[in-house]
Amino acid sequence: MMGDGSSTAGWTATPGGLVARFRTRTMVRGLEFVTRVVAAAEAANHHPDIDFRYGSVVLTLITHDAGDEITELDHRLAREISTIASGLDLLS
Ligand SMILES: C[C@H](O)[C@H](O)[C@H]1CNC2=NC(N)=NC(=O)C2=N1
Repeated sequence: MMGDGSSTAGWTATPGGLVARFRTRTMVRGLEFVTRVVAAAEAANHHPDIDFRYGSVVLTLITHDAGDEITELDHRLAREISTIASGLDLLS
């Protein structure tokens, strides 16, 4: 848990980036989640790879400008996305 109460719980560092899977149960809830994630990505000018499926959304965060390495930009957006997910009662 971070000092501001945020967390990157549910995220896993892999060679491909920070990865998290969110169970959305329906595609409509998944679309709502993805819509809010894209808004946060646009505001941060930092964008996840999104695997959008019927019952889940898998997000991958890596910084291309840093040679496809995980940077603070990824951790920061991961925290924002986790906050969005908890606001929608999504389980990761
Ligand atoms: C030009 C634009 O600011 C850059 O391409 C931004 C856009 N979004 C990005 N998203 C991610 N994940 N990594 C980047 O390096 C990146 N760079």
